Amino acid sequence: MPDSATTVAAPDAEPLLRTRGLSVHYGGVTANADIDLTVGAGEIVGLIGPNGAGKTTFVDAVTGFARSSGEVTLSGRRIDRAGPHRRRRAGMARTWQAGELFADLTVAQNLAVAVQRVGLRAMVLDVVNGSRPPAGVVEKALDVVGLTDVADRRPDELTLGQQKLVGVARALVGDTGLVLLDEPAAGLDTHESREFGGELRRIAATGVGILLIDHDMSLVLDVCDRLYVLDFGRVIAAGPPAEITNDPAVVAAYLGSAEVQAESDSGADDPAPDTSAGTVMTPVESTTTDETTTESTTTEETR
Ligand SMILES: Nc1ncnc2c1ncn2[C@@H]1O[C@H](COP(=O)(O)OP(=O)(O)OP(=O)(O)O)[C@@H](O)[C@H]1O
Repeated sequence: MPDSATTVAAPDAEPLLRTRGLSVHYGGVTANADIDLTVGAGEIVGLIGPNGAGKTTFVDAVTGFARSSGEVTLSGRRIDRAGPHRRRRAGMARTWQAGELFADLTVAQNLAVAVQRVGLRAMVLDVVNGSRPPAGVVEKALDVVGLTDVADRRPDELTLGQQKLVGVARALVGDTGLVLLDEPAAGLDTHESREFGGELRRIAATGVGILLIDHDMSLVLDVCDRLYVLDFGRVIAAGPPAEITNDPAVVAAYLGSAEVQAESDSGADDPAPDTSAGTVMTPVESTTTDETTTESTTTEETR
């Protein structure tokens, strides 16, 4: 990952991530339709939308786990024909919705496992060097998320917020410039979620670009520089949080539009709503077509 905030891209530089016309079809379902999206270095960009809107599919497509059409560039380089491992090596990493940690491993070991390479060359190197990640990469990722002090603890000795940060640190290990976080704060209460948001801002300040998917609107509206809103696989709005929460198309996409509005107003004179469990949109289901779920049969492997 970049060393300092000085690496943050100039406003008109090529963004870290750019998609153009990104589309994903699952049988009769258009899960992503012509998505144009950018994430700059040092920027936190939110991707929100009702359940089934296509958010996870977008992350799958960008990281190479779902077959897609359209363009994906990382710092201006086309990577849309590359498989997941090559994209990971190019500097992008993701977290998964159910990103459980290994309970029997320490925090540092949980990160070390994430850097293990795959393939024949890696096996040979493992035999020669032992199965160790390159020196310093685990320590650096722990430092970025502020978990150096708990490197030797096991996950059940950590708070839930710290456990979530270990998941993020796992994605940051190595030369990661872009992380795509799929509901990284699920299960956190309001206080924990706010602290987690502060850590995300600190990570972005090191120059890492973050794409954040989360249903916790307090978190998303607090930490994101810009938002994209998906509905039925399409971008229906994009812009800074204050604009998005007042966008009629966005409000219409959510049954919980009152909550969105309450959040956008809470910085004003009105008392903040009760967010004891975090403000969570209560969304309309986007899915109206083919409900067939298939296992991930779409992995491109072009390593
Ligand atoms: N592997 C798959 N096979 C078939 N259809 C799929 C597959 N994965 C997702 N879909 C469909 O694609 C659409 C988008 O799903 P996706 O999981 O990307 O939405 P989401 O916005 O991430 O939802 P949530 O907020 O509930 O996680 C849905 O209609 C879903 O049923």
